[in-house]
Amino acid sequence: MKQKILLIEDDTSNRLGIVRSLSEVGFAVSVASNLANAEEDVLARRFDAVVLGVSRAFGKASAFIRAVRVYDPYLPIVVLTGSEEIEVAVDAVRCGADNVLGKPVEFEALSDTLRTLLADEARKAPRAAGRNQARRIEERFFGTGPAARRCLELAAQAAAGSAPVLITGETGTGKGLLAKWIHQKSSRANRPFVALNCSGLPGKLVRTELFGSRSGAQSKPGLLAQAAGGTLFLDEIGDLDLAVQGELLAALSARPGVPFQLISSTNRQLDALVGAGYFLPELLYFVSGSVLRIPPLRERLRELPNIVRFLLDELRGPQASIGEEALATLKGYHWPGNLRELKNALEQGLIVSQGAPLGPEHFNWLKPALKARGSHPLLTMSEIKEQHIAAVLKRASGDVNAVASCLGISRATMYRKLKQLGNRSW
Ligand SMILES: Nc1ncnc2c1ncn2[C@@H]1O[C@H](COP(=O)(O)OP(=O)(O)OP(=O)(O)O)[C@@H](O)[C@H]1O
Repeated sequence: MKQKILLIEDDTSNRLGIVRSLSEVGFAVSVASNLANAEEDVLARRFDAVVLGVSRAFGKASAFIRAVRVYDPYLPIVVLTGSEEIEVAVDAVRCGADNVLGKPVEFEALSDTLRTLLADEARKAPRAAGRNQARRIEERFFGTGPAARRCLELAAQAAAGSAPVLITGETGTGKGLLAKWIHQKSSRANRPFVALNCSGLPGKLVRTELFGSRSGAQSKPGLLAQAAGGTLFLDEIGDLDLAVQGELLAALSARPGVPFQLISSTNRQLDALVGAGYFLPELLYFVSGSVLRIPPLRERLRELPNIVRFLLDELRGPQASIGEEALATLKGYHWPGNLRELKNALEQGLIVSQGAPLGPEHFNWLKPALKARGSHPLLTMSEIKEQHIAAVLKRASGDVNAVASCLGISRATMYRKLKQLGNRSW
């Protein structure tokens, strides 16, 4: 199979020359019209190497190389520079470029450089493994869109340090997977990753899980002790019983440094819970060393095709394919269950299609939801809450006290909600 090269070059004559010469020596060359498009393609791992033409203004190109390196440390990147200034070449290498060649480019030198980089075993093996393991770990979470990439950058920074991390996002967006990713990227990777789902368990049990028990001869170390040197992941921390929150806070602040990285996740608005008195403000402050928000799938529809291809690859390997029409169908849906729901939908589609490429007909069962969306838009929980508060406000002619007591929330929370809703006339 031909090796795939992505060329990003503004200068038309250079571009044509490079495409022709590389194609003649057996490479499959694609041209990207701009860096933003190129980034999405590169992050989706569609190419074996990148050739990037840069001018004096190296800023955007350096951001591009840095972003790619977070995902794919071993992708061969060759920079072509027209600048005489040595700083451009030094900067390019510092950002992570493998080679820098001068313009006008000598085609033979370029193809030799690419061949050498592509044959380099030290990068070939991790890239091949990357398609399986590292890829599963690294790429899966974030897709290729700007918000998702920002989230990954912050996650990489969090992994490099030890400050507490709070991951927010709707159900099924991949918060748990991101927490594992941070652990695996960190220097704590070979130490324990200890997770506790705080929802569903009664306070007493959560307490025993966290702090252990010492009843008679049977003593069991708690998760705080088990996580030493590694990561403690508290899933759905917003559901933690108030009394246990206090004990956790006391345990965490008892010593100068916490001996593990604390990662918490929530699909709830913790500041609203604080306002309503259900969450300790000091604990919120403690757990939010850095806050990573994973956007819901409906905010990432542009990158949905990349996510779908990735999930299909994960589910069935590269032979699973999907047509444009089916992708359009999937883009039309609201995905309240996010990636979890999308993955389930694809799994179901694959069963129905029995090996044929996925078409819109394999997602027929999504249609009622799509139709429903046409007549009555499917709303998010916060949109429903917003509409409900607005309706009650209207009925109570704007009497905030009456509305707060009707909704069963405090006046402070009510005022904060009003602020969030903005200055609308009710
Ligand atoms: N980026 C991803 N790549 C592949 N699969 C994903 C991704 N994100 C989520 N999933 C799928 O969705 C499932 C849910 O992910 P995860 O449990 O991490 O989400 P969550 O946000 O923690 O959900 P919840 O809030 O319901 O606990 C995973 O088991 C996986 O199947």
